[in-house]
Amino acid sequence: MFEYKIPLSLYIHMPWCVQKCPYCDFNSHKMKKTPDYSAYIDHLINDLKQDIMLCNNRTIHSIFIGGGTPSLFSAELINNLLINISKIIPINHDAEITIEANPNSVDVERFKGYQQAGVNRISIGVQSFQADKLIKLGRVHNPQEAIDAGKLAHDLNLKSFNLDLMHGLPKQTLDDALNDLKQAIALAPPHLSWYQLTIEPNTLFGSKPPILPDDDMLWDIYQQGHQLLTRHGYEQYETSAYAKPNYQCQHNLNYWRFGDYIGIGCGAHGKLTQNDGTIIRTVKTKHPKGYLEGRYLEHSYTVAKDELAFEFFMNRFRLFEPTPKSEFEQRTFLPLQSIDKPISLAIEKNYLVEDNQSWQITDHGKLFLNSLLEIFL
Ligand SMILES: C[S@@+](CC[C@H](N)C(=O)[O-])C[C@H]1O[C@@H](n2cnc3c(N)ncnc32)[C@H](O)[C@@H]1O
Ligand SMILES: C[S@@+](CC[C@H](N)C(=O)[O-])C[C@H]1O[C@@H](n2cnc3c(N)ncnc32)[C@H](O)[C@@H]1O
Ligand code: SF4
Repeated sequence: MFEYKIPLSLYIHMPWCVQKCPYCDFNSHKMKKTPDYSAYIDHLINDLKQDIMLCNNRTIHSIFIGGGTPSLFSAELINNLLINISKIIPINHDAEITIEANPNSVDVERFKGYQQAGVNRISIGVQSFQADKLIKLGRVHNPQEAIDAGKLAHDLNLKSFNLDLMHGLPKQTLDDALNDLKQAIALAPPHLSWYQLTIEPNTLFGSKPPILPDDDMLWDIYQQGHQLLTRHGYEQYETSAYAKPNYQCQHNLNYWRFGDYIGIGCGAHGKLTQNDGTIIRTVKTKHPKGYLEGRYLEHSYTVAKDELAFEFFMNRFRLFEPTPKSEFEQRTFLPLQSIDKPISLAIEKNYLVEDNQSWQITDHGKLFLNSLLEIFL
């Protein structure tokens, strides 16, 4: 039988939030009344059943329950969800299973319940530990709730936990940003996501942009924040992702290494390689209304062969680790010779260096990432 070497992950999207944050461009919807969470779980399972024929008897290597605010779902429902998934497709015994949680929707019992259901990694959306910043960001939690949620995640002794923090916030000084990081480090998360706030067009901040720190300040925050994290043993493995050694998020790594993933739930994306090497991408219905009427798949398409190298490197070069050449052949089904020319050009321009086994993006290549990627188009 054809043996897959490409790991398969599962992404599950939970589309509701208590309130829509003014900077957020994710597919999240403010709840008007309490949604029928249980019906949504049933739909997720039906959605998965429809995707399964694209998965060719494979097993699940990681699960990410993201949102929106997945922690609005009770532990019982998450337990039902994971049990029903495992009846459809086997979940590897050592699979990383993450759930995203907002600090205001967590309590000890709920966290323990998630853990009992099989969740072994919790990602908490802290954003900042300063009250004025949280208000400006439209968050529904306060600093103490963020600290309490971090402590709770720590004390559960999960496989790992993550805190999401943002920097470059309105009126943020260098000290504000570093104090946020110091507070996060004090909670000892094995993984820290540290995002620079971006103003997205289709958001409240997009139509009424707040005044952000100037470029010099943003650079100082990034430089000094990066040094602080590094001094405390966090390694940067992607622009916004830091982890203690061996605690990188397996789910994110699989995306960026051009692995496969099933995407179920509102607006979820999937990428599924077939036996003959074709890559099918799936996009699910974005709005809960249509999704809850049973229309899951919005569209799917096959990635054109001449776009595969570009897509591979676009994901791969987000990571700071070297790219094994064997992975290119294995994940695109293309021979190495097919990219001889663009690779030579990228090396000539000092965007890349190579040895027999791998390619490594240079600092110059990181600065000119778009120009580097264009070579593969
Ligand atoms: C899907 S959201 C997180 C989950 C959860 N709903 C929460 O907000 O706590 C993932 C993370 O992306 C980051 N994020 C969202 N919008 C952003 C933006 N415009 N700029 C930078 N980071 C952003 C936030 O740190 C957020 O926690
Ligand atoms: C940005 S990461 C969140 C990082 C987080 N702070 C952590 O380490 O836990 C969320 C993961 O969910 C995936 N994801 C988010 N939205 C998705 C969607 N609509 N369809 C498929 N995957 C999605 C991302 O690609 C990524 O692997
Ligand atoms: S809680 Fe998270 S997903 Fe929901 S609107 Fe805010 S940032 Fe977006």
